[in-house]
Order: sequence, then structure tokens, then C-alpha cells
Amino acid sequence: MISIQSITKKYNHGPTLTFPDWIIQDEEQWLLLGASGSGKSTLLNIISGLLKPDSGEIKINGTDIYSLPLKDMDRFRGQSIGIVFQKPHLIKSLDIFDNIALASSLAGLKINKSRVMTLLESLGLAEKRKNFPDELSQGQLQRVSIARALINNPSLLIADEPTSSLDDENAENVISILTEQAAGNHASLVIATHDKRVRNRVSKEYLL
Ligand SMILES: Nc1ncnc2c1ncn2[C@@H]1O[C@H](COP(=O)(O)OP(=O)(O)OP(=O)(O)O)[C@@H](O)[C@H]1O
Repeated sequence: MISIQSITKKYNHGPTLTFPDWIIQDEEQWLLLGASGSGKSTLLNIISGLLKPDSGEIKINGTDIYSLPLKDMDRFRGQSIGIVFQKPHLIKSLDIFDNIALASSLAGLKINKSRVMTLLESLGLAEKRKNFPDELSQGQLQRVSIARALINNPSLLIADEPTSSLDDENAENVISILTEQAAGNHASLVIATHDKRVRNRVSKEYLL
């Protein structure tokens, strides 16, 4: 369970943002909605352990993430949260298999080769495992970033605007992949989006 309570964030020379409390139960799927500038990216960064709030608590399975020493927090974050960014941010000099495996090493975990292969297979990427990021299409790269986000069996999978640059058919596919992969991997899912097409697919909504 993820619990978000009494969070505020004041930027220097910027607004003070306050966020409604939010409980995300295990395996629930949510949309994070809000107008441009309402604080979606800020909240995702706070939940992901990347931006310390000025007040309030984020608890993941009972652990207050900002109470951890920095090194423990990095590790905890790498093991508990998988993030699919708008752009994949893969390492160009590593092949697809190694890009995914790297996420385990960075989180202080042993590489589980058969899990890497299982994820690649379930995302239709097995035959691309030895290719480099430059050799894949945008849609394939996005699926690689979903595999990378899931490799450590996170409790929470976060996707930030995953469909904003996609046509209807590809947007449908990505939402199906995210919802199915989150369910199949027993992760909760949060999709931040403006996209009305996504609203028909995920019923729970947290609105900023
Ligand atoms: N580093 C910063 N310094 C000052 N103000 C900031 C900073 N980052 C964000 N803000 C402000 O905080 C508010 C929330 O920004 P945020 O990026 O979280 O919104 P958002 O809902 O993700 O927007 P969008 O949908 O346009 O990406 C905005 O008013 C923004 O200008």
C-alpha cells in the first residue's frame, strides 16, 4: 500500500503546492489527472523519492521513504518503484537485455536473467535482446522502458504521459500493456495523463 499524506511543496520563486491525501492499495490502477501546471510532475517526483516535500509523508508498504538515509532510499526506490518516463532514457552502448538488467544492479539486486527474458517475451521483444537502442522503433523502446520499470518487481509502476505522442491505435496498445503488465506483476499502477483516451480505460482518478 502507498499512502500520501499532508504533502506540500514550495518552490523557490514558485507556488506552494498542496496535494490531497491519497491511498493506493496493492494492485490498484489509478489515473493522475490535472491541468498543466497543477503539480502532476511534482507529485510523481515526490512519490518516486526524487523530490523531498516540505511537509507530509509518503509511505510505501509502511516505510516513510524520506526518513531513510539517502543510500538506503536510493536502493529502496529502485526496488519498490518502477518509472516509465515520457522518453525512454536508455544507455546507447548497452544492448536491450543489459539495459534492463542494469536497473537491477543499480538497485543493489542480483540480475535475474530468466526474469529479464520473461519480461522481454511478454512485451514481444525477445528477438531484440541483443540489439541496441538505436536499432529499435519508438514503440519498441517504450516497451523496453516498461520492462526496465518492472524488472525489480516494484510495488508501484508509474507512467508519466505515456500516450501523449501516440496515435489512437498505439495509445490503446500502450495502455493495454501497462494495465496488463502491472496486473501480471502484482504492481499498483499510476498513469499521469491529459489524454482523454486513457480515461475510458482506468476507472480510479486522483485529480489535482
Ligand atoms: N523547479 C521549479 N521552480 C519553480 N517553480 C516550479 C519548478 N518546477 C515546477 N514549478 C511550478 O510548479 C507548478 C507545478 O508544476 P508541475 O511541473 O508539477 O505541473 P504539471 O501538472 O506536471 O504540469 P504539465 O502538465 O504542464 O507538465 C507550476 O506552476 C510550475 O511552474
